Amino acid sequence: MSNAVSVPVPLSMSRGRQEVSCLFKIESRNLSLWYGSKQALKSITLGIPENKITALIGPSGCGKSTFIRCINRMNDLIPGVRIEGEILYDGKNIYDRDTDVVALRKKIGMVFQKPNPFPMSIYDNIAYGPRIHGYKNIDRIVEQSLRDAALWEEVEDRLDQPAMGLSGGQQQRLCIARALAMRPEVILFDEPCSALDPISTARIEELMESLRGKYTQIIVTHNMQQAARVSDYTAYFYMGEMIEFGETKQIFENPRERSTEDYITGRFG
Ligand SMILES: Nc1ncnc2c1ncn2[C@@H]1O[C@H](COP(=O)(O)OP(=O)(O)OP(=O)(O)O)[C@@H](O)[C@H]1O
Repeated sequence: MSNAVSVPVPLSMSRGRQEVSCLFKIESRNLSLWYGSKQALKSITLGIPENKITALIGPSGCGKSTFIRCINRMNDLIPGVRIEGEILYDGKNIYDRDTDVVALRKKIGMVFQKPNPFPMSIYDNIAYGPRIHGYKNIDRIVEQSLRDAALWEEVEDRLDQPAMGLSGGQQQRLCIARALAMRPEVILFDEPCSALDPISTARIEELMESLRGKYTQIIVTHNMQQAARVSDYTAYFYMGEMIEFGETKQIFENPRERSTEDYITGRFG
């Protein structure tokens, strides 16, 4: 059960303030991040609704990937990074000293721009994480994860074959299956379709749709049609700031901020 703060909560303290009735799985509060002297995130306050799909959009370099990498504390691995503010996960600040980062990352799966299967068999790609964490019934986990990622029927008779032999779209679904095998609560997608053709892209979008309601999904995308198609909520970032957040329909049909409108109508970015 989530301890996330209940309704109604102001989603953006600075601009685009609005009341939305939902639970937040994750909330950033005045989150700022610097790479050395360069500030990449400026006091981001944003609630990510539980078990919904939230899209992060905005021009290149506006901080979308940096923001999602704060959620699983991946930015900790980069020398010279400084972070201020908080990210609450189920109501607890993940930047508190007592946070168990390994346990946090187990709850948060991540899928990257370029599919990155391990150089091992299809089966072992999925089994790897569950084995390390001592999960039982590995065969069942492998089958269920591949089914949930809509890949089972394409690979069930070649589980012992190298994952690298799959097509790009299949590899990306394998990476999603690998994330699902860890039984996460949240899945971060960092431009998951940018290396894929339209048919593979459609399959990933269908897959996200099938996972809606079971996982909290966050997708960074440059493709505004994709954000409009798949997401329930959209946040628009510009130059390190979160300019506007709302239901996707509202953001695309009736943005409150001029800058959002300029971006979604293609006037810049
Ligand atoms: N490891 C890093 N070291 C230094 N600066 C970085 C690093 N990663 C990102 N930046 C800078 O931080 C800013 C935000 O980058 P980020 O990748 O988060 O933006 P983005 O919105 O995801 O961009 P894109 O859509 O092009 O992927 C950019 O100015 C970028 O150059």
